[in-house]
Amino acid sequence: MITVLSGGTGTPKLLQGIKEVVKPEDLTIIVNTLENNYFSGVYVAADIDTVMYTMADLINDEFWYGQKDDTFTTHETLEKIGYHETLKIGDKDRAIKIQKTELMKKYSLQEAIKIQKDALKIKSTILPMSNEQSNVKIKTTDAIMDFHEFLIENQSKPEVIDVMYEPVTPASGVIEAIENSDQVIIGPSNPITSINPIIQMPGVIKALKKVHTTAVSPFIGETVVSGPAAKFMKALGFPVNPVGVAQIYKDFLNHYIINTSDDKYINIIDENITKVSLDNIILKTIDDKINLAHKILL
Ligand SMILES: C[C@H](OP(=O)(O)OP(=O)(O)OC[C@H]1O[C@@H](n2cnc3c(=O)[nH]c(N)nc32)[C@H](O)[C@@H]1O)C(=O)O
Ligand SMILES: O=c1nc2n(C[C@H](O)[C@H](O)[C@H](O)CO)c3cc(O)ccc3cc-2c(=O)[nH]1
Ligand SMILES: [Mg+2]
Repeated sequence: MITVLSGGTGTPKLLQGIKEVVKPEDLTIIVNTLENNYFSGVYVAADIDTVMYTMADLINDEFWYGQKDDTFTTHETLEKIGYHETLKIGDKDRAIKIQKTELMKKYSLQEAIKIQKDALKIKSTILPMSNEQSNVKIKTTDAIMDFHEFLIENQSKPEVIDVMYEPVTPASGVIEAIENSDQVIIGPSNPITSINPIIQMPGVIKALKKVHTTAVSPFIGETVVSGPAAKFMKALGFPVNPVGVAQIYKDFLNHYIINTSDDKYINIIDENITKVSLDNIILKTIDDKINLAHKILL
């Protein structure tokens, strides 16, 4: 069993390679839920839906959210009648979200996800990190705002002082999935708001220490390929580069993969991490993704 820890965007790119190398039924993906909330009357589990669509080959891989070839008739109509949607939700995507909203009136988040991923004929296991509601709050110089307000309305521009969220407990099966894995892969998602909240849940580090773990850096040098991770790392006092990411994972990480161009960091990465390797971690083509998957998998 291979277990992958995922947020949005970065890890799903790697998942497109991993799913070509690992039998789908031998794959478990544990997904961040701290962006989950109701938007326009539907429950949006953004990172979950991105992973589901990626595993079902439905993902819009220009934006890494929503379904490819979707239409936006409802979104445009809402705008016309004076209802502005923060999250631009496509019509096919909205159908999945409406169904999830209804399912969650009867089932837990993880049960609702299982019903939906089975219907999408996804053989891999997809687990939310937790069934409990909690959201990342971004403290900027003059406000405390939701993640989406920071990311979309403010285009990640404000200076970040702190990143906070109410701790949550693991969904059932999360700890066992990690403990029973031959390998746990930490994808190149945002270390602060996507991966660390999974790791910090009770029992997760203890479980990670029992298995072989591999992580891929989301940084190339001092910049991230996308998103506000660098600002968050700086706000929390971590070095804003691959070395800072290693500091977050150092209690359990066995193998760390950084970009070929980042060889200068090799000797300053925490010595607890037994193996640091250089590779192409810029995941543009499916070959990039499959090649990296082969390098990661034992
Ligand atoms: C908005 C989102 O950013 P954020 O929510 O901060 O982070 P995610 O966990 O959703 O993932 C973005 C994360 O992934 C890294 N990334 C993206 N593409 C690549 C890649 O080709 N290689 C690689 N090593 N890392 C990648 C990126 O640096 C971010 O930190 C968002 O960015 O959409
Ligand atoms: O930055 C955006 N992110 C959008 N997201 C993605 C999400 O809010 C985050 O940007 C990603 O999860 C990255 O963390 C959506 C996710 C969905 O599941 C459905 C619709 C959207 C729409 C947007 C959007 O309009 N802009
Ligand atoms: Mg994200």
